[in-house]
Amino acid sequence: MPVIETDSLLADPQLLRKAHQVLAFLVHFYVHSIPPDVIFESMVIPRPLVTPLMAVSQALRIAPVLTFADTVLWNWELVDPKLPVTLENMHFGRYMFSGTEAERNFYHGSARTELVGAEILNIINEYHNLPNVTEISSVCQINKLLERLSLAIEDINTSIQAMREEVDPRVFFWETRPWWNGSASGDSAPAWIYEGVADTSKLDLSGPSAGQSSIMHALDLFLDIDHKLQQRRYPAPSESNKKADHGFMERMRRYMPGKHRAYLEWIARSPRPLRNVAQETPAIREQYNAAVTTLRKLRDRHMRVACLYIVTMSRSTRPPPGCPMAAVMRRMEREAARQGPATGTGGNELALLLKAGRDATTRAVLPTN
Ligand code: HEM
Repeated sequence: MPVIETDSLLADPQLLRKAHQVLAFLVHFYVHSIPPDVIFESMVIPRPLVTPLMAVSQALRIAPVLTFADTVLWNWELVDPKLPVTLENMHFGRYMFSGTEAERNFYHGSARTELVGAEILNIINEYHNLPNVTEISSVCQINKLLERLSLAIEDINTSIQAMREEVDPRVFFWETRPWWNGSASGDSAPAWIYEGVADTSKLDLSGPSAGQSSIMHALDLFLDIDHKLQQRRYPAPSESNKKADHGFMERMRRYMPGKHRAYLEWIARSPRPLRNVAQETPAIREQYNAAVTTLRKLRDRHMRVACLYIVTMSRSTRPPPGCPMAAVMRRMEREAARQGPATGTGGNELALLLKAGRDATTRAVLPTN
């Protein structure tokens, strides 16, 4: 295939996003469709895919690999273009790997969370637009915002729970998830080499994860959840907390579109960090703690779902594949077996990672006396 030029796309963000999505899907199709009897030390991705993908990724300031944005945020179209953007008027899974309902519903359920997120962004903006945070009227308003925040987090919780009904765990684990694997995802999975790129090992190539959802990061930053264990908080991190990958969430931000990352940096630089304000203002501490506790419950629920979909399924047997995908499926099965303990995207030990996130959330709760 020829190496196509991308300069003509640079002025149009919509075309850039489309190009990233198509090229990233093609890279994952390419890698995971290599026949099972061909063993590679490393996986060379050819220039016609790599050169344009690198260029559009640089323009969007996003990782040059399949991301949450490609699979969820940009992976829908309006059923009726004359009607507004609502869940009912959106068709998900424009691009898919397995073409299964499990895959489509995973994208759909994740996008539902992002739509709830719009309310969360409004709340964050309303908070920052308050004229001050100390007057009694502002205290009442902050409490109302925090009440709304708790409700929105509960909606996300309900949405994740609903995925249990919508996404078949076996199909998800065996037929969908392997397509998302990025470079070196698993101890002995081959590292990818991007042809024509000086040092591929410096690129972010771990593949998509809902850990790249900008909404969840916005929530964490607004409530000041300390994933990196930089603050002295109570209860002290457990031994297993200390062993977890504390850089995961920060790394996941590099897989977001640059503009989303910029928004998160803006929240992080807030001149009135909510947790500090709650610390200094007893009248809002209770509502702040309620929002943090709701987020902790969400992480508890998410952990149970992730364990069912990944840990439990990794011990199940794969349903028999139909032709013509049998060879590809055998290869994926072999890779899954090689991966050892259930890992998340990028080779994290799943249970450690998710528990550490849950416990970091618990530690944000402020003492009330
Ligand atoms: C069937 C549904 C789901 C499964 C099986 C699942 C699985 C996982 C797994 C395995 C991880 C570990 C890191 C990785 O491999 O990427 C993870 C992390 C994460 N997921 Fe999910 N997930 C699901 C739904 C969602 C949804 C709907 C959201 C919300 C947008 C979400 C948000 C997150 C976040 C924020 C993390 C980072 C760790 C944390 O914040 O605790 N997940 N998930």
